[in-house]
Amino acid sequence: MAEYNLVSECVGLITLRNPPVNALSAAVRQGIVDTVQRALSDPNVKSVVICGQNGIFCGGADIKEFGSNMTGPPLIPMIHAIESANKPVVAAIEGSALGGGLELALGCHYRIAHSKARLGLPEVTLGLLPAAGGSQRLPRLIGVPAALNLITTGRHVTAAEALQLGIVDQVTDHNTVDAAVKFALSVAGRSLGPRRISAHPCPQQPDLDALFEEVMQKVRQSARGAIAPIACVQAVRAAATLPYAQGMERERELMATLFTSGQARALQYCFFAERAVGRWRMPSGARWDTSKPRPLHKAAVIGLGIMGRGITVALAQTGLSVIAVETQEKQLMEAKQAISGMLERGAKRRGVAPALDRVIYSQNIQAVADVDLVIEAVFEDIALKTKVFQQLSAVCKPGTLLCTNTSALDVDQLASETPNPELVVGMHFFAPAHVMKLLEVVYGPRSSPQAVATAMQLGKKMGKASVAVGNCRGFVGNRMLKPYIEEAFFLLEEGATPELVDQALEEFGFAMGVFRMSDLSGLDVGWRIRKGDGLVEPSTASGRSTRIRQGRRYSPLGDLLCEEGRFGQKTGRGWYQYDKPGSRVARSDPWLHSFLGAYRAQHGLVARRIDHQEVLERCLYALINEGFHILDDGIAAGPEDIDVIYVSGYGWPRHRGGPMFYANMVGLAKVLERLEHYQQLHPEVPHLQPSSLLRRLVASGSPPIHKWGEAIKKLHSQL
Ligand SMILES: CCC/C=C/C(=O)SCCNC(=O)CCNC(=O)[C@H](O)C(C)(C)COP(=O)([O-])OP(=O)([O-])OC[C@H]1O[C@@H](n2cnc3c(N)ncnc32)[C@H](O)[C@@H]1OP(=O)([O-])[O-]
Repeated sequence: MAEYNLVSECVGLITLRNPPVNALSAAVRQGIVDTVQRALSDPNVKSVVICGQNGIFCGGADIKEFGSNMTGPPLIPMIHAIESANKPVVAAIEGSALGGGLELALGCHYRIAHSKARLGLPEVTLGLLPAAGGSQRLPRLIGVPAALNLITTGRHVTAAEALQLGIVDQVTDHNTVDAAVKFALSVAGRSLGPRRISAHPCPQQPDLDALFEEVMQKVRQSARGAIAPIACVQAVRAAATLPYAQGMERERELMATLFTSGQARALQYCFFAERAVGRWRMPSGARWDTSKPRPLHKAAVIGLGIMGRGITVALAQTGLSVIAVETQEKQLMEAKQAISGMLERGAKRRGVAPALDRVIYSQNIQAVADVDLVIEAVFEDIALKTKVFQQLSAVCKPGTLLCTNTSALDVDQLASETPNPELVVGMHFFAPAHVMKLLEVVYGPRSSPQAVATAMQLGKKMGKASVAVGNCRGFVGNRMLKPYIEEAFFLLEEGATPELVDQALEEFGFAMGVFRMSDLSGLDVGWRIRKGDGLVEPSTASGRSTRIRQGRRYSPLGDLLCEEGRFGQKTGRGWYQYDKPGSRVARSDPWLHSFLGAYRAQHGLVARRIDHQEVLERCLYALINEGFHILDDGIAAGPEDIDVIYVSGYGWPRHRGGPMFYANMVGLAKVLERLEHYQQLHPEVPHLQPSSLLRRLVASGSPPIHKWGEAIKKLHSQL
């Protein structure tokens, strides 16, 4: 797990070998301890170089080991032994040096990095802190403000930035190990005292208290209840104010609290879930590893509204040539300007040239004749989309993949309107499409595995968390959102206010409560869908019967607001009021409170006191319950798929792992009991009726989430 070679006659070269990222497993740590010992005791060895195999230095501690009993030599004494060595030790950093990997490099006396390497202490993103001395050494090396920034955000820096910050001593474009060996030879015999970072004092910082107070305030605000970023600030504060040994003790104490926390488990689950969704599979048996994506060179986007523009930018930024089609001339000109602006701003941020000439604009759908893939992003109207698909089928070369960007329409129905339904998949982007991380790739029963593989690979290239899901109303994300929003409406009828509901959800960790989110996305969107479903009725009626529609409880509150022209932020009024249309700061609206009072009076409803616990249980358990239905229907392949969708696209707090992970943490029996309780109180609300999968899982002993897959399969096979 760590290979030892003598090179250039007097340099001990230690190579970490643990594919794919040379994580510091027990065997690797043992290998390092043994090989360092060997190098130091060999009188022929004048200096030592540590590198990693396959172009990657080290991806940090082995996260898989965290859930089990840790064995093997601990990291901290291993790194101390390197730092206190009497021969220079040089880290040769290629690829990544992350977490424990960078902490190992900080224990070395020198660091040489390849220009393409990335370095960072991302432990905070896993609910931890850099507890192998990283929180104590980095501030000593680069100063408190820069260390706070890196440690509390977990961001990765480029080799160039690492050089500028003083994390590395040299950057090379050539063979890093050769450069490190040469460097190691040049420093052999030099005094190592000044190179031992733990012996440095932390660079002086004026107004240390004010700095920490300011950072702590910012971190608390952005952490949304996550505890690791706060512990990271406390650990760096210890580095700035205490001698090294005491700082290490504080680092250890803080880590002890984090290591066993539910938040760390949730965040580490998210890390693996994001990778697991790439290993997609379809009910037909088609899978990621047996389905080959088609090569893509040229793509097209049809319809350049808000979504089409974002999709065009996302495609161009992956390096594809894009034909952007919009039939209305004025709209096309506006879109061209907007897309160019987005590409220029994106390029500036990333320090590259804007890909303006990758996009060709056209008013004519014939221009897409030779593309490999089309993403249709016209208005959400099945008749219009069908017409576009028929035109595309006539125009495009054989084999072109036809993707529809839709959030609600039936992908199978569209596919059935084309001569080659196997080439059709849904790509549900989220606005703004070039920014939002989530992509639902929607397959129908006839979508070919190759079409799904191609869309999934394209999503990955666009930097998106791409999740393959089956076709159903709302797919996964919006289908689960429906009962969540409906419960929020019912709570208003029963006595809650938008402020109370939103506060409960935001304290839980959501980026935005349900009502602030609805105001942002526009209340008219849901109104249009409900009208289409025949649910909207004249507002004059009153009494219980008007609140039962299509055989189930219905709240017309959202419709009534829309009738008043209150569409949310864009009209300056919605569930809240705003200074002007388009303004973002939501303020409580006395009009809304008297409107709710009048509504309750009209319908004979008596307001009661509703607490945060009830808000969370009703909104979240209704959403989770729908998640179980989705798993039972085979629309999502596993709980990870649902959780990645909710964490990446719906503002679910990452430190709570996603709705299904949360249900697992709360306890399936408890979720079932609370759903049964609320269902008894509200028998006319079908989404509170516990899913049969949830019941079956509880009956089979509530297996842990990583075993649900097996349980679902077994339960299905018993049917
Ligand atoms: C005292 C403790 C203090 C220290 C704490 C730490 O160090 S905490 C750690 C701090 N370090 C981090 O947070 C770094 C986490 N890692 C990364 O950010 C990225 O993996 C990368 C940038 C290293 C490579 O990106 P890329 O796109 O080239 O590749 P990819 O991302 O697709 O991964 C490939 C495979 O490797 C797997 N795997 C990866 N890392 C680890 C690990 N540490 N462990 C175990 N496994 C790991 C990953 O699951 C996947 O497995 P699969 O699905 O194929 O079975």
